[in-house]
Amino acid sequence: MSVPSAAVAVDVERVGKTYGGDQPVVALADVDVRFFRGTATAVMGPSGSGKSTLLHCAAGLDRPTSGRVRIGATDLSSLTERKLTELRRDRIGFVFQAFNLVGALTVEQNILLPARLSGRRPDRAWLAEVIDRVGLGPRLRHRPAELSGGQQQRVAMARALVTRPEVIFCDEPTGALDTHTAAEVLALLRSAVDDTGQTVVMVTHDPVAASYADRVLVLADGRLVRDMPQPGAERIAEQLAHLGRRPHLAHREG
Ligand SMILES: Nc1ncnc2c1ncn2[C@@H]1O[C@H](COP(=O)(O)OP(=O)(O)OP(=O)(O)O)[C@@H](O)[C@H]1O
Repeated sequence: MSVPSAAVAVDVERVGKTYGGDQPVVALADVDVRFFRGTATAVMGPSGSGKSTLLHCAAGLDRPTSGRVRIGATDLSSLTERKLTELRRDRIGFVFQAFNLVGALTVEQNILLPARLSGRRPDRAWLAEVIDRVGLGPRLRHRPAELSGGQQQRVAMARALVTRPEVIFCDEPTGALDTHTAAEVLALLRSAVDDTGQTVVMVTHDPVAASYADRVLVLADGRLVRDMPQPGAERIAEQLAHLGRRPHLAHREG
């Protein structure tokens, strides 16, 4: 099916990643996938199936061994390390399981860090909206250690949103949170997609978290084995359980 290129936020084209050493490990084998603008995609699969490797290659945190990744019209393989760092800072947002906030900075300083590093003046109206949306107004002068896990993840969300990145990559964003707090963070991600047209790519082990996405991809042994539009948590869990029992056959639903 041909898709207008403007609709594609991230194009992962036949990407392979082999980690070297005495016993090379093929972490990704010819993965072909396009992440569309204004949608949320969950990436799932058993431990060691290549989820984080795919996320890292797609986000320009790691370089593929073969194939090509494009963010918008930019081919990442053509960029020097410096340009790649700038691209990550200016065009991509990250939310990790461990929050990755700077302990010595206040909530507000953490949120503004990417804008500060890129030397851009933050859009104050947008900043106020983001802070309001994540509900951290009364905590702006606190340090991360004074916040709960859910609040820290909301700071990370605000930091990812404030530069209006083309894509927000999340690696187990709810992995360290209880069910209720996880639901709040997932609702925020969902509203970033629905209300501001952000593109979200989220690695998760949790079928409930994945059910917030518009589409669920499943990896096994470094290959894409399922591509499911809005499958719902039960169906996701069922498909994951299935993978343990059957040979992995590429399977696309539509
Ligand atoms: N730096 C590395 N050097 C060697 N092998 C690696 C390296 N990073 C990952 N691997 C291997 O690549 C494969 C895919 O790893 P990856 O972390 O992408 O899997 P994952 O699906 O994210 O796993 P998990 O759910 O456990 O986090 C695994 O076999 C892993 O051991």
